Amino acid sequence: MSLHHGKPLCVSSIFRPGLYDGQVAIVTGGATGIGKGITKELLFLGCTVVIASRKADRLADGAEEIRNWLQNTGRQASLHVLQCNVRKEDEVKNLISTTVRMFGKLDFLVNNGGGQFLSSTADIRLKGWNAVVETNLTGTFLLCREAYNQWMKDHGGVIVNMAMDMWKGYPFMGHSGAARAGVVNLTKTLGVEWAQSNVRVNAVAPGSSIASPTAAANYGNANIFDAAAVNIPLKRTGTVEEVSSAVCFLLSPGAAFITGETIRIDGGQSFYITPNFRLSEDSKPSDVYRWQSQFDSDHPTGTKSKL
Ligand SMILES: CCCCCCCCCCC/C=C/C(=O)SCCNC(=O)CCNC(=O)[C@H](O)C(C)(C)COP(=O)(O)OP(=O)(O)OC[C@H]1O[C@@H](n2cnc3c(N)ncnc32)[C@H](O)[C@@H]1OP(=O)(O)O
Ligand SMILES: NC(=O)C1=CN([C@@H]2O[C@H](COP(=O)(O)OP(=O)(O)OC[C@H]3O[C@@H](n4cnc5c(N)ncnc54)[C@H](OP(=O)(O)O)[C@@H]3O)[C@@H](O)[C@H]2O)C=CC1
Repeated sequence: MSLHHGKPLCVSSIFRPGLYDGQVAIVTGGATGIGKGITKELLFLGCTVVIASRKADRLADGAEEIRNWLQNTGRQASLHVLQCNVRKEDEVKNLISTTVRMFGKLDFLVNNGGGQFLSSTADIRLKGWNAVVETNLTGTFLLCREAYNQWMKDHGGVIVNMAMDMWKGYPFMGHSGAARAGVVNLTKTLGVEWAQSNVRVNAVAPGSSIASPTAAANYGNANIFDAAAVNIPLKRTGTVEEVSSAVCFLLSPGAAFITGETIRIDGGQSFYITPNFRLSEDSKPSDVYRWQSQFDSDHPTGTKSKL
């Protein structure tokens, strides 16, 4: 359930029932947050979905919750779980080959799994930089490459990648901003290179505003996303369903002539202000590097970096 103009809005999908009957999708990070929303909507529309991420307990808990939810909508779930760290090439190869072996094909790949930690760029250690770039950029590349080489090259398919609101740079998330800018560029390249195989490749770029318990836990503050609302022209945070509906559109025949594109899902924020940070009121030209969070609590606990 979501809130729309303060009112509860019950939406299972705006797309027609059965739209994805007989189709097979992989959703990385599909057991939590945005990925869970995408998985639910695809299942609701008849798709077989494989969710994949690093943590077996998260996958099992997420799958149970999703199955219960779907049962309440009166639909049958074809939901499957495979462990995969997208940073590991052998695990990515195995995810694609196992899916194709089990279901005989792979129509859709949603590269949702990813993340980062907050840190001033000067304080990021090489291991941390590599972890974030490998998770978000290299992992996306590996999954796209394997999906294409193992199946989509000869049969077509649709890929949706995950970017973020890094259009004006991303203070305190320099590693992820750089990696996601790479994802946007890779999306354009693959959209062109793979068009000959009828493989469309697009991306979505949510604003820094899609709340879920798992996403918030990463920053040690349950309310961190609420702070974003003041600088969003639509004056509210977004929902996982609002990301999912864009992903489902890009996967659908309604987007058959769209490839290489990245859709912003951010209530207009990226056209307005750099995400989450603004210069302090008293900053002088000489201290432009001193940033102040617009959010009045202390920096989140659970981060090892100094902000
Ligand atoms: C001041 C107020 C600020 C307000 C700002 C608001 C911000 C809102 C954000 C909104 C936009 C974005 C939203 C999202 O993306 S939500 C999704 C959130 N979910 C995740 O990020 C989950 C996935 N993330 C991770 O798993 C990790 O972040 C990571 C990608 C780094 C992978 O972690 P893993 O544990 O697997 O990595 P390794 O053990 O291999 O090594 C990690 C090295 O990385 C460095 N590191 C990791 N965490 C931190 C940290 N918290 N602070 C500093 N450095 C960190 C470190 O070097 C690790 O190695 P060592 O431990 O050996 O030093
Ligand atoms: N929430 C927001 O406002 C925004 C989110 N995003 C991006 O959207 C995506 C989903 O985030 P969200 O749902 O909000 O947050 P979550 O923290 O709930 O989701 C992150 C998911 O990624 C999975 N994951 C992380 N690292 C790996 C890995 N190495 N291999 C496989 N799976 C991995 C996690 O599962 P596990 O731990 O089991 O591996 C988890 O399911 C992420 O890429 C995020 O960065 C982008 C912009 C804004």
